Amino acid sequence: MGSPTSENNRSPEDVQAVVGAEGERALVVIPTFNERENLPTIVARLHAALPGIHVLVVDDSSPDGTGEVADRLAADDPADRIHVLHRTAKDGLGKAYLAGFDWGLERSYAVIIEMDADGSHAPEQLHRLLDAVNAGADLVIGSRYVRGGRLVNWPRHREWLSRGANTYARLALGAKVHDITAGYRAYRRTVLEKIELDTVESAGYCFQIDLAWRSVRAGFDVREVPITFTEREIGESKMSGGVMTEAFVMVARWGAQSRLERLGLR
Ligand SMILES: Nc1nc2c(ncn2[C@@H]2O[C@H](COP(=O)(O)OP(=O)(O)O[C@H]3O[C@H](CO)[C@@H](O)[C@H](O)[C@@H]3O)[C@@H](O)[C@H]2O)c(=O)[nH]1
Repeated sequence: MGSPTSENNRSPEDVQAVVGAEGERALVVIPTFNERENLPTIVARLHAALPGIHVLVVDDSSPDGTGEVADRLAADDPADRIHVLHRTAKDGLGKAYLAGFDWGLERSYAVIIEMDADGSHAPEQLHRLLDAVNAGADLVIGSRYVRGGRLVNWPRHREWLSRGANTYARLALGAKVHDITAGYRAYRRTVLEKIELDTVESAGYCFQIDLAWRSVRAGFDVREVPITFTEREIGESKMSGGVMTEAFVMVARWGAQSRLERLGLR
């Protein structure tokens, strides 16, 4: 996948480890909507795995009080590693991430990570993603669908939907990513600076496809590492029909645009 274009070639210094062994210089953005019971556990697991990592919770005024839980976690952390962004209303996963990325880019983080709050993404496997970044990757996707990747307790209909969405995206876009909808990722800040986040329109889970596709097209080194995705035990998925329709329509549009470009018609 993505051998870097000359424009994205890095100098030898840049290829050195960008994240410290305990997660220093990396920020994990965790979007939350009604994750009150899950949040303390995921943050504790993260800091047990990588004590130097910073966390930004992006909460969309969750009715269950997740925002207040996040504020308490931040206030109780003597090392000041936990931060909270409060947004006024539920506005979709993509918009929450965009707000979190802006926050992280304004600060000195070298790598910005996406992770769900519900325990689907194991913090204990985050080092796999960070190792790949330190080895030179620009975007690392924690993948369920490469050799070694696993699904645990995910309902069969979700697995089919996810596999179907990935097949559809691969065919429509021609991108050689096996798990382009995955939500466990690590971006070098240079990727997020370059892929024109101000033009992103996708609001729901198709945001994941959008950003991976932009990264591939920009010539970045996109890699997948295997992860185990475990179905949440507490709370509910926010997947909806609207989220699926958005993904279907937008992927078709990007695929058509890309074909026109290849034919020189755009
Ligand atoms: N702030 C905010 N957070 C949100 C919103 N919608 C969802 N979230 C948060 O985003 C995370 C993922 O949402 P889930 O609803 O738990 O996702 P899922 O159905 O398990 O979907 C998983 O699979 C998708 C398809 O592969 C992935 O695209 C997605 O990232 C995730 O890994 C959770 O932390 C959830 O609270 C929103 O509108 N606003």
